[in-house]
Amino acid sequence: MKSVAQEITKHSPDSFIVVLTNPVDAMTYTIFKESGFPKNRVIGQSGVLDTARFRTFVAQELNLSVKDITGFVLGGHGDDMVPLVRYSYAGGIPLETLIPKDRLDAIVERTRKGGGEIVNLLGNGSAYYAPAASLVEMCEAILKDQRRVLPSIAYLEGEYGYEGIYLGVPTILGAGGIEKVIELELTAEEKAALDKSAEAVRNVMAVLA
Ligand SMILES: O=C(O)C[C@H](O)C(=O)O
Repeated sequence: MKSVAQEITKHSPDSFIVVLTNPVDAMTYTIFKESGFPKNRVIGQSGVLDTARFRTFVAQELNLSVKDITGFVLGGHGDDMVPLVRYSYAGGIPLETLIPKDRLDAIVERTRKGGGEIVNLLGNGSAYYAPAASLVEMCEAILKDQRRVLPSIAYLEGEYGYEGIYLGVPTILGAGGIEKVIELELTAEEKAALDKSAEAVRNVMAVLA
């Protein structure tokens, strides 16, 4: 990753980098450090993919079009990621009023393990179609200045109470890359889950350092 960052800096100093390599949160941090690029131009992809999986499982549960399901998955790309059920809707109707808690808990758990489920089904290798489609969605938002509200792995400097870490959070993606990190109000339980996820990311960052 170090040499990749160095080559990008040398040949495309004005580019945006969207990282899609596991462990993706820590890898995005590595690219940020090695490239010397500003934080708005170094972005990681995981939340769009994890949210797409969450939305798919909800759509299957309710037998509705996935187009009408919205949600956010925050935190690191791993088993501790935080699908924010409280901010998730089907056609504007809160999911918590449509799906019993035990079924929602099962969907959250399946989302967290979604990457592993695909890897097991494939037998070897890694998911490729959905991660690539997620990457395209993010790049399109930047290249076409769409100002989309999408979850990105963003560098945090105080947002959500974290400092010096790349973590999945809701962002506005436009011509400036990450133009804003959107801070949602979290319950104590949601914040505790995000803290656990951030801790897991910091542990991986420490291994890569
Ligand atoms: O490659 C993997 O381990 C899975 C990947 O992170 C995914 O979520 O599809």
